[in-house]
Amino acid sequence: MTVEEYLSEIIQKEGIAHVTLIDPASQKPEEAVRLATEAVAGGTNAIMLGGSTDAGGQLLDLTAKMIKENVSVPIILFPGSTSGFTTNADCVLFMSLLNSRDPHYIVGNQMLGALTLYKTGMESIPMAYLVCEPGGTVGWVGDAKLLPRAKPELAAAYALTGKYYGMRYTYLEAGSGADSPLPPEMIGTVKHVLKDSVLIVGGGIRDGKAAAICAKAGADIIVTGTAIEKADDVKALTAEIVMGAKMGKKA
Ligand SMILES: CC(C)=CCC/C(C)=C/CC/C(C)=C/CC/C(C)=C/COP(=O)(O)OP(=O)(O)O
Ligand SMILES: O=P(O)(O)OC[C@@H](O)CO
Ligand SMILES: [Mg+2]
Repeated sequence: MTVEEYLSEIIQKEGIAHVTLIDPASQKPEEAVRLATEAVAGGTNAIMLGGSTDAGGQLLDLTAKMIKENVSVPIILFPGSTSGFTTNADCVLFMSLLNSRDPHYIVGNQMLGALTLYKTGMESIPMAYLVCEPGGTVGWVGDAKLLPRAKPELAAAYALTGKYYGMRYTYLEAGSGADSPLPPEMIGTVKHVLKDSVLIVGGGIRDGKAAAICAKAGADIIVTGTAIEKADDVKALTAEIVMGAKMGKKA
């Protein structure tokens, strides 16, 4: 089964999937393994690996390898450039930051990595990456023309652009560590036009309540990074967020 099929099955059965984002640059591989193991025990469905800036050296390779040896859920790469590639993963989000002002983030980095990806034969999922206010580090690094929170129709227009290009996933991003998650109106407007295409929502989701609001508004996959990296009890917080997301879908 591909990772895409695996996630689709969870979305179909449970209403929503949860993915934990770990930045390989932020901690030692052993600590990343601890976070991943506890998040999986709390019910997360996959581990996403990436960051806006390079991990440097062998950190990404080693972190991915060690997580793979210790957890059973898929490892999905979330690359900020071609240096976000490693063969020790199951799948890569082949993403284009559609609302960037810099062609490197729309198509340039992708071109540089395409032949490498081809040679590995790794699964890839074409994804529209839409960075909204406030955008955080990725908004700055990716030179995004930040999508205004108060103008959901602009985000919907970009999401449709991605869908018409053939992208099967859309990632609505508020930026890592955002003060608050994206507004439900924005998530709802985007999901309305995407229909069956998969909508990922991330940035600033810190508890079960926030996850429930995003889920109810239309998210198919919820991503949490910062809150889990900082949690005293990673398993308990993950379980709360996963439960909140599922309850939000049922509400
Ligand atoms: C090579 C391919 C397929 C794509 C790379 C080119 C693109 C489109 C990059 C998008 C822009 C970018 C810099 C994305 C980084 C995404 C990311 C992993 C963000 C979140 O990482 P965190 O560690 O949560 O937060 P920081 O931004 O603080 O690192
Ligand atoms: O770190 P947080 O705020 O959970 O954001 C996760 C993800 O959307 C960042 O790319
Ligand atoms: Mg980071």
